Amino acid sequence: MAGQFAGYQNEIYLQGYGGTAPPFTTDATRLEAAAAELMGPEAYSYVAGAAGSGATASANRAAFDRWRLVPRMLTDATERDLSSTVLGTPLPAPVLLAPVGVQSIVHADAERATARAAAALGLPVVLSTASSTSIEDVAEASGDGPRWFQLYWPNDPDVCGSILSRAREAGYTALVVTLDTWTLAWRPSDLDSGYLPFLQGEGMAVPFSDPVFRSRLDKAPEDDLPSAVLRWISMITGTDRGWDALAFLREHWDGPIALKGIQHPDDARRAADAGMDGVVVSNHGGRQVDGAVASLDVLPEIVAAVGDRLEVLFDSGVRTGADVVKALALGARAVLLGRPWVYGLAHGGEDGVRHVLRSLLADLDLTMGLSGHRRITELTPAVLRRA
Ligand SMILES: Cc1cc2nc3c(=O)[nH]c(=O)nc-3n(C[C@H](O)[C@H](O)[C@H](O)COP(=O)(O)O)c2cc1C
Ligand SMILES: O=C(O)C(=O)c1ccccc1
Repeated sequence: MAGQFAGYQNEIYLQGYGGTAPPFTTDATRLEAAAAELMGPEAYSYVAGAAGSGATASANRAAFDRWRLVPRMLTDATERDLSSTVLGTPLPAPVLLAPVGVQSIVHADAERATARAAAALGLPVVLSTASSTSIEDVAEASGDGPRWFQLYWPNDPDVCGSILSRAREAGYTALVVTLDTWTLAWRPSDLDSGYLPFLQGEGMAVPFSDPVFRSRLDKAPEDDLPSAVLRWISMITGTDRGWDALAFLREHWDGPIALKGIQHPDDARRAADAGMDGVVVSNHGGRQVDGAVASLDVLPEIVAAVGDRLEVLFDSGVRTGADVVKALALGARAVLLGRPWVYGLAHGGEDGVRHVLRSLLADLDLTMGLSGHRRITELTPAVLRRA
């Protein structure tokens, strides 16, 4: 296990001896800056964009800075094992690729490239309902790799049931139900670029390939795109369902279910009461409620409320190995990574995503070892101090 992920550091150094620099920067901040140069303004503002003033997106980062690791010496951390099981999926490290819609905006290979890169490392993708590639095509690209499915919950039960059964059939093992995006927030950068990819029919591969959704249309999407798009948007927007509606998902999904977008301990308790297997503590990377609390700041109280009843996953603002260690030490079972690998996709398709994931895993592996930890289970609040 020694150097399982840290080996990427040696690989890069050795290439350096040979006079070759790494294919792309290994630093998340520089990666974003380079992506801004590389991607068109619409694509960049879609990925980097946040709600309102961006206060919550910044707060997500600032929250990590308020915690520091306290390294321990002579602990024999040469051999490390970062493996763990998350919602029934055995993983080499507790890191997943967060659901990200409409990846065709970023790179022509889109979700297929992402699925191949993730599978090569054994990390799960969480396929978005707003994917630009169908459920089945991503499954094929993912091969033997672990895969989960993210649901934007259609209010038509038969359409919902059809999408869920296709996902199960195609080998997606866990369901992530996103609750915080029942309508898109006020996102000035997207509005200013005037780019609404969904209205142009991108990100519609899941509904448009669904026979039950198609049966709801007067004309096929190929013949009347605007009506098909509006029909779909009307199905997945709105929030007139209550907690009791989760029973439908429980009945129609034969596997673990996690609710994504949880920020309050009472909502986490309700998720547990409704028989859910997990929650993803997330504010959607600051893309929904501007002024909302930093996701990391609510993690400890949610772990305290329900950590013994369901698995608490975390996202929003994770950029480095130390960030992963901090979230795990505060009780997260795993973290989901959003924007960084999307910038990798922009840089180099499958290779770019793989590079970003290998960099993060190597950084995580080295940070664990150098702070004296061999296993994920050793990470508890005791390894941190308030800055
Ligand atoms: C470009 C983009 C598209 C996203 N699309 C989805 C989506 O389709 N479904 C979803 O549940 N979350 C979506 N998210 C939110 C991510 O799953 C995740 O919560 C967020 O990116 C985590 O924050 P981070 O980017 O700071 O790591 C998207 C995020 C980005 C940046
Ligand atoms: O942009 C997002 O954050 C998001 O969740 C989304 C929703 C619908 C289509 C594409 C992305």
